[in-house]
Amino acid sequence: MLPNSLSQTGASAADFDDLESQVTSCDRPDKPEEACGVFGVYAPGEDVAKLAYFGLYALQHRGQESAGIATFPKDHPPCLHKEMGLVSQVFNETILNTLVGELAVGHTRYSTTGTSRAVNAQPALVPTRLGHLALAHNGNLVNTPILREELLRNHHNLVTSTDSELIAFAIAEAVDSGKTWLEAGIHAFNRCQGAFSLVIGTPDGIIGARDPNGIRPLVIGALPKANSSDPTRYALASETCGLDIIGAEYLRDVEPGEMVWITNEGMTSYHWVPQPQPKLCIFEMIYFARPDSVMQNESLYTYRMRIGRRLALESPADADLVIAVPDSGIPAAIGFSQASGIPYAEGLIKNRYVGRTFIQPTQSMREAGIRMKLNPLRDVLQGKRILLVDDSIVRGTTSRKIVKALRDAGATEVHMRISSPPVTHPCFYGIDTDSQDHLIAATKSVEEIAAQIEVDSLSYLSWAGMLEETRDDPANFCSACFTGQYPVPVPEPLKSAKLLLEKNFPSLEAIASA
Ligand SMILES: O=P(O)(O)OC[C@H]1O[C@H](OP(=O)(O)OP(=O)(O)O)[C@H](O)[C@@H]1O
Ligand SMILES: NC(=O)CC[C@H](N)C(=O)O
Repeated sequence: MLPNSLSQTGASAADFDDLESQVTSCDRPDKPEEACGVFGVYAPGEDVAKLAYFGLYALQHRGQESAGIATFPKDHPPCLHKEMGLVSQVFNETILNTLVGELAVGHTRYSTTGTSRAVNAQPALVPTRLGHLALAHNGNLVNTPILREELLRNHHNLVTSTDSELIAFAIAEAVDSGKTWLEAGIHAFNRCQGAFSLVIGTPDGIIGARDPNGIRPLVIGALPKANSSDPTRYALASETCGLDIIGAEYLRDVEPGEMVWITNEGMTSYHWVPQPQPKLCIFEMIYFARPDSVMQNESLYTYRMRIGRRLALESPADADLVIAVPDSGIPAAIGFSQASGIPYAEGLIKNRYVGRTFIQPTQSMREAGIRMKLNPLRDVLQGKRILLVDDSIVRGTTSRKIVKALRDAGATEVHMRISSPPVTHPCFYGIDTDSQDHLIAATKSVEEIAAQIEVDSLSYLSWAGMLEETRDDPANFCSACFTGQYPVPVPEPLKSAKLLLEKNFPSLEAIASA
């Protein structure tokens, strides 16, 4: 039996052999699409564990499998607690009180490389000649097997099957060869290919870093000051909602290819990549990130409303009510309603307490399917032509059940509008999308999907429309899930494990002009 929790002081998560999975784990067909959440805070004199707890609480939507916090007390070994479960399940007041220190690093995990087990929970704690480092990673490396082999050859005691631990050991190896934390960080990052937004705790300060493409987000905030003469204290978070919750002011993003070093002296910045090429994951904006988070200088609520308005102009329909698939479809549905003049109403009520639980539903509950999570409002829907808005269709399982539930509740017509283009390709950079053959739009035309999910009509937002509404250069985004154009080449065997179809997908130019 493997333990469900790891609490330790000054020791790495050894003893548990879990090296069975070296490529992306895709172990549950019903696994939702998420990405990990990372958080860091440097604030001597403050209760840093509690700040990290609240930061992670706000980032819970990014990963619901495990959570962990490491703290670094001055002149003492670090403290670490990590466990399977939600942030509120993993920590309580008693545990948080044991996590003392001047800085904290936290993580909420959604596994992409390495199975979903306590030993793979983060932060990864690794010893070095300069003391331990604790690393929290959002993203996914595409050169995991090579890096693992190199580190094993150098006799490192790898104890997990994650890619994240490899980054931690690569830094430790460089530190132990005589480099400083910053030199070691740069040396290690250059060995990594793929997506990494990192928060790394050390006895001397916190490192925040993003890969050369900045595929996953990472933001910097300043904690409120009691007196204006107090030094600025900094926090790092995957999204600005992780700053808001602790009252920190959003300053800016960590830039692609940038590393920040936060110590008692303040914050310094290093650009470790000569020519970074921004490629923020567009799906962060469409779906993953919380609508109250700010990306590209506006809240994602505003962006999603705007793409909803665009969708209404591109694909109008005759209907009596616009309703959303909650939660992530709501802003686009409101935008659709505003542009179309069709009234917006709530037609599906979401039970927000249905998360990833360890209690498996009974067979009859599983058959009831979507109603565990979404319940239709019969008196709103009865006799109405419904315009249903969602942000995405991935496998199509959710949509089909929702459409049936709406019809059972009395809807006379269901027209579905999706505020993103068809998802045709899997992600290799931190979202454990199913293999390509399970992506409904990879094998079926829009008409065939409409028939399968049993809607009266179905339209997706155009690729060009989506990118235009970001109001930035389209080249600055990774939209591989819609186009198959991967900004960081995906080597074998990762590629052939998930990219299973040889179908001729339209070229980027054809998609752009569609
Ligand atoms: O096509 P499928 O594979 O079934 O998945 C697509 C659905 O999953 C997501 O919602 P999620 O259940 O994560 O809820 P949320 O909108 O509240 O995040 C997304 O918003 C779609 O509704
Ligand atoms: N979704 C993520 O960012 C996952 C981080 C890392 N690849 C892991 O599996 O733990």
